[in-house]
This record gives sequence, C-alpha cells and structure tokens, in this order.
Amino acid sequence: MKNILTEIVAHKHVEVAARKQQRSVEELEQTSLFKRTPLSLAQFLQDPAKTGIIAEFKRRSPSKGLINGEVTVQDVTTAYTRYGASGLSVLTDEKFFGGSSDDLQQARALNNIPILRKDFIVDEYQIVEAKAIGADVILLIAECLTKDEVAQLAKFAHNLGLEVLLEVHSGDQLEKVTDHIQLVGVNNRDLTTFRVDFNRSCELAPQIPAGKCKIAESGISNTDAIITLKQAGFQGFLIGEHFMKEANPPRAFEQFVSELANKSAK
Ligand SMILES: O=C(O)c1ccccc1NCC(=O)[C@H](O)[C@H](O)COP(=O)(O)O
Repeated sequence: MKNILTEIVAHKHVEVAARKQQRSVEELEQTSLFKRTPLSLAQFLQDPAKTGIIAEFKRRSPSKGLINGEVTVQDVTTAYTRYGASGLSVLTDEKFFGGSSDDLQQARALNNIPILRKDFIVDEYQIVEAKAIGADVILLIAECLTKDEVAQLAKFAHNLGLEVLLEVHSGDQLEKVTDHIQLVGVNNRDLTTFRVDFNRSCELAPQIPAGKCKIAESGISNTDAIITLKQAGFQGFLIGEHFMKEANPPRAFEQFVSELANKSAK
C-alpha cells in the first residue's frame, strides 16, 4: 500500500482518534438510528424490479478533484431511489472526498433502500458510527487491511447487523474473504495509481467465492458495461462519477436506467 491510500489511511487514524474523544461508543449506541434494523443490500440486489446499480453521492475525489459541488443530497439520492437504484453509496470522508456523516444521515432520512457508508474503515469505532448515522453496509478495503483486521472488523459489523462489502483489486486479496462478508466488490480502479481497468472485474469474477454477492466498482460509464458485467456474474454495479459529473445527476441516472431497460428487453 502506498501513495494516496497511505495518506488517507494515516489521516483516518488521526481523525478517528479525535472523534473518539468527542463522542463515546456508549453515546453512539443511544441514538435512535443505532437501534434501527438495517436493510440488506444483498437482498435488494436480488430484486428484479431494481437496476442493480449502487448509486454513489460523490462530490470530489483524489483522482478527479471537484466532480460536482452544486447538487444536494436530497435532490440526487431521492432521484436515484425513484428511478430504481438498488442501493446508495454515500462518501463520509471529508478531507479527500468532501463528504460527511451528515450527508449519509440526510440520505437515510429520505430513502428507504440500503446505504453503504463509503469510507476507509480502520477501527471498530467507525462501524458503530456507521450504524448510528443510518448506514446498512460498511466497506472494508482489502488493500488497507490485513487478513486478521478484515476478519475482526467484518465480525464486529456482522454482530451489529450490518452487511460488509469487501473491496479487492487483485486475486490474492480474495484470501481475506470470510463468512461474515456478504458482498465482494472488484474495484476496477487501482487506488495507488488511479488507473482504471474495466476488465479487472471480469477477470476476477470467476475467483470470487461462491455464495457472495458480486459487485463491480468504478469506471462504469455506459449501459453496455452493465450488460457485460451481468454476463460475467455481477449482481451489483457501483457508479459514482458517471452521474455526479453531470449538471443534473438525476436526469443522467434516469436516462441511463431507461437505456439499460431498453437494451435488456431486446
Ligand atoms: O475515486 C477516487 O479517486 C479514489 C481514490 C482513492 C481511493 C478511493 C477512490 N474512490 C472510491 C471508489 O471506489 C469510487 O468512488 C467508487 O467505486 C465509484 O467509482 P466511480 O464510478 O469511478 O466514481
């Protein structure tokens, strides 16, 4: 692990240590959202009435800088839900992605589909926080965590009733999959170089352990890609920038879904 990912993870440890001083785990456990029963993204991805798209609210990124600073969580996420997203992904990292816990809490209040807390989880405290702000799923990035850390964090999340998406970028990282992980994502973006290789998902699909829900992540920018990925066995498609870079992400999402439905009907 090196470069931007090293920087993000180092900052995450500092950030989490500071937040622990501000709000205890006991306090987070008292919130009403912490007591809510999470939704299952794995189940929503099986619903044929939905698109399989996990639509991401992403204002900025290390690879692209500012993507969209104009739109609101309300306008974008409610449109994604209305037009058939199977789930939402909300960036909660502030420094590198311009997101926040407040973004996720707003999305939770407005949408009744599963929400992934998109962040760099290195500590159990962030998983308690994820539940307390209304997330249903947490992300664990194999590149940032040892096999033991993945196992421990996934078990902790599972015990809180949250689902776990383990993100991999290479075949060897699949050794980190455990029973407490329901969803395995292949990130087409190399997080150390930002290079996107769309073929990465299709190459790794056959190696993902049976019984796990397969998600393709990053660099998906057209409906033909979804059709190819479905044929390769993927049930979920995590898409951020393709919609967020537009002045009107809701309209871009609606048009994409409509084109996908027309192609799928043929
Ligand atoms: O997007 C980045 O630049 C990035 C850099 C470093 C770590 C993570 C990064 N992205 C997180 C993601 O995985 C994507 O937001 C997600 O898969 C959606 O990708 P896209 O559709 O390409 O926006």
